[in-house]
Amino acid sequence: MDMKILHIDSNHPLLWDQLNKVGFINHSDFTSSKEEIENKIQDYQGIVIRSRFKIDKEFLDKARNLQFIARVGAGLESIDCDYAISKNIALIAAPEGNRNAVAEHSLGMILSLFNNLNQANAEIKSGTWNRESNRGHELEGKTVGIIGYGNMGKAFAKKLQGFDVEVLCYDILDNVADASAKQVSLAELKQRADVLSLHIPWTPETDKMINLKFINEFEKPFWIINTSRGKNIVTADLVAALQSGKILGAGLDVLEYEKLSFETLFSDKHTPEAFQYLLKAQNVLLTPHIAGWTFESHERLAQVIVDKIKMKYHRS
Ligand SMILES: O=C(O)[C@H](O)COP(=O)(O)O
Repeated sequence: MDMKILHIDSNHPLLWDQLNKVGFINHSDFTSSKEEIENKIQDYQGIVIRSRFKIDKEFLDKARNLQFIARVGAGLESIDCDYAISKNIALIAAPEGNRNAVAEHSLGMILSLFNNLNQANAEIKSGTWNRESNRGHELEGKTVGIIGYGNMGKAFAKKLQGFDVEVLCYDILDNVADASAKQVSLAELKQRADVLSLHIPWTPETDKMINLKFINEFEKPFWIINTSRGKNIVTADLVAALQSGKILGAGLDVLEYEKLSFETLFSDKHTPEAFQYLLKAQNVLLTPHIAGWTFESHERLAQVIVDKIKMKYHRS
């Protein structure tokens, strides 16, 4: 039977081209509303998405012939995964495609925070030559704690080899460690880490996981890097910890407020107080959810999805 795939977000062209070559019929619709797509999804066996809208129960009920959802990325929070699985719809994701980008971005954030690169650069460009207040820290000898030791966490730990750091990882699964990190309990990680990097998905279990109580359970003041999901951290609590000195610096690629529109987030009236603090703090580095967003990952994500679909349907 001919299989029809609907692409609702734009991706690297190789995805479309290679699926075409092995006989899938590809259609794209990047502009119709969710409702309009719901009305035609019954015609498709596959859907390729990034994160344009939520694939919820209502959508899945209409997708009578859907066999797979391919998410060109790592996070699956925009899909009702349990419901999809209950309907025998396969979930295909591509964390292998952007894990290296996320790992390099996380490392870049640590090095930038430790060496005040951001602040020193901004100062010099505004005419200030300031050495003493930009004295940095060294990564060597520090202990880096990674929470979430899947694709992203492992890729990040691998990058840390060569920096003479101890790498600890915590994961809800047992025995996930590899040669790059030692798996420990959460209590041990909190006792020993100088740097915390989050590589967990956003789930009901991880939502607001990093709150003031959690932060204060760390033995030492520490730096935090978040390239996972903004809602894993209670931003107001992070700010309180930055103000108290318990958190020494933060590199945040993701924000709790990402679903707010840009206009709302930056309007004087609506900017959350905690976000205003982050915008001004010298020891906070912010990037707009670009950790996995490189030219290389754009292509690799597409290739991973193609390979997984081809393998599932034995096409070559
Ligand atoms: O989950 C991911 O792969 C990244 O966070 C990127 O997500 P995006 O496809 O929503 O940009």
